[in-house]
Amino acid sequence: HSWGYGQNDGPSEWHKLYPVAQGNCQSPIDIIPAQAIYDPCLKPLSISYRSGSSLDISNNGHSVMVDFKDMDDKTAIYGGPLESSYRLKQFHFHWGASDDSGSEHTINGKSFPCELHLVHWNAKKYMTFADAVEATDGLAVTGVFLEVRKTAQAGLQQKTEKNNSLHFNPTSLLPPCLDYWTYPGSLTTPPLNESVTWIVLKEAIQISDKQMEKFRTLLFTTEEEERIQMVNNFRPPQPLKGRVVRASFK
Ligand SMILES: NS(O)(O)c1ccc(OCc2cn(-c3ccccc3)nn2)cc1
Ligand SMILES: [Zn+2]
Repeated sequence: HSWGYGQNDGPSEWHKLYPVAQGNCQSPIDIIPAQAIYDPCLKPLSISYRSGSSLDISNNGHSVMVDFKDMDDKTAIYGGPLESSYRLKQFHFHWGASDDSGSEHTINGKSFPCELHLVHWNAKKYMTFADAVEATDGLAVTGVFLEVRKTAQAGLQQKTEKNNSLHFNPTSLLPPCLDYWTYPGSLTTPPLNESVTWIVLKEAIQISDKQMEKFRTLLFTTEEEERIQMVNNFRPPQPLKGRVVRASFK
């Protein structure tokens, strides 16, 4: 890939190859709860990650990603701001070199050590994920903040322990409370398409410092290249450009 998170290929350079980087609906953003509009018409989120079996865990050069077989709607999200059900395609993470940064979205300027993205696509309306990536109502990404605690989160323990194909229930990565903020945005990595309905959960989940350290042992590089630790794979907040952030809760 020609883009990354380094000095010469990082977020400030992406606009050269992907002009939409300077568009009006870019993500992530800084969420200011006091300025979010409570919308009583927003439905509760319905997330049914039934026995959808995940494919494999992989390092795609930018993050660690768990792919899902997205042939059916066994693993889907609906309700909330969404007009239809969206099928889970993959989930991945963004994190920092230390616990004081790492998330993409921020709350009143505060970063979290890590942010989980559950990527869904509108399989009711589009034939493929690739088609959905090109459409403004094509994708829905759920963002979950991760905080580092001494106790391990069992579900994630299972994922980081067995770095091979596993049947994974991403529900164990969701907090008990599904209150969220939602706004129209984009992919936070190239190609940066403005095709994402963002659903950012208010409540964070906890992971252990051991699990956080595991993320930091990953590499951006391949075996042949000089090792570069995979850390700080996050894009900073982008201008809101007049967009309204709605809250599902008072
Ligand atoms: N960080 S994030 O959750 O905002 C996020 C989520 C999904 C992303 O997909 C990249 C992508 C894949 N494809 C694709 C195109 C054609 C065929 C197959 C795949 N296009 N863009 C990038 C960032
Ligand atoms: Zn992401």
